[in-house]
Amino acid sequence: MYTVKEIFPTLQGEGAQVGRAAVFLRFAGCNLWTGQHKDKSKAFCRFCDTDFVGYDGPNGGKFETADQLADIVLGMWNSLTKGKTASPYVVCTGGEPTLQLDTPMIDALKKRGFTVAIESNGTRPAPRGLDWICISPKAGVPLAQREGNELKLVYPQTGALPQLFERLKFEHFFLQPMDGPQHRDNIEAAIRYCMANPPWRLSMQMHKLVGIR
Ligand SMILES: C[S@@+](CC[C@H](N)C(=O)[O-])C[C@H]1O[C@@H](n2cnc3c(N)ncnc32)[C@H](O)[C@@H]1O
Ligand SMILES: Nc1nc2[nH]cc(C(=O)O)c2c(=O)[nH]1
Ligand code: SF4
Ligand SMILES: [Mg+2]
Repeated sequence: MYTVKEIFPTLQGEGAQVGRAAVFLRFAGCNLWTGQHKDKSKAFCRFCDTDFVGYDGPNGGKFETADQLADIVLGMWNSLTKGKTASPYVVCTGGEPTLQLDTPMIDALKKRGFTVAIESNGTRPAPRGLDWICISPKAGVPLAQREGNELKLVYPQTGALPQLFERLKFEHFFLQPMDGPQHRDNIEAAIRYCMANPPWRLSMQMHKLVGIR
């Protein structure tokens, strides 16, 4: 059984795949925050920009089997691309997708032609079979998944300096300015850091800038 908050078509707004058409599969629940406002100031992760509670979003629900869920994702891709032969792309996110995403689910998506990406906080090992692994470490929380395609650090975070991560086995290193009351200051600090430390690149959340999901 998979509990899914929402499924929606959009463009990847972050990281090295920015601008790419994708179906977003947002799993419910996270291991670093309950998702309840009252708990946010005591959570392990306190800056989350996402509602991942329940299964009441667009196309959300409880899905008994991987095939059922993969069929919904494929249907959404086909209505997005009007059946044109474009390589289907799905981004599994949440909440924390590693709490639910397993190899049978990845296989069901790949059987339907999908390239399968994940957005994870890295506290749990990524399941086998993924095509693109994006890890976004959180300060003070041990990192279990220490390799992948991109490391995308929300910046700044006290206790999570970029230097802590830049030796890990990733192809790309991004700083993503923390959205919230200090957004402008955080953008400027991230720009300064990237200009002085070229392995790091700036990841703006493009979808927010252009007003898409
Ligand atoms: C909502 S999370 C879901 C995936 C996973 N739980 C994680 O944290 O990577 C998706 C991405 O948004 C980032 N993010 C969350 N809140 C943010 C904020 N206020 N500003 C910038 N990025 C944020 C996360 O770090 C992560 O890279
Ligand atoms: N367009 C768009 N791109 C994204 N990249 C990562 C996202 C996420 O919430 O995981 C996200 C999202 O919510 N929307
Ligand atoms: S780990 Fe990800 S989903 Fe969980 S609270 Fe933090 S940003 Fe949100
Ligand atoms: Mg998001």
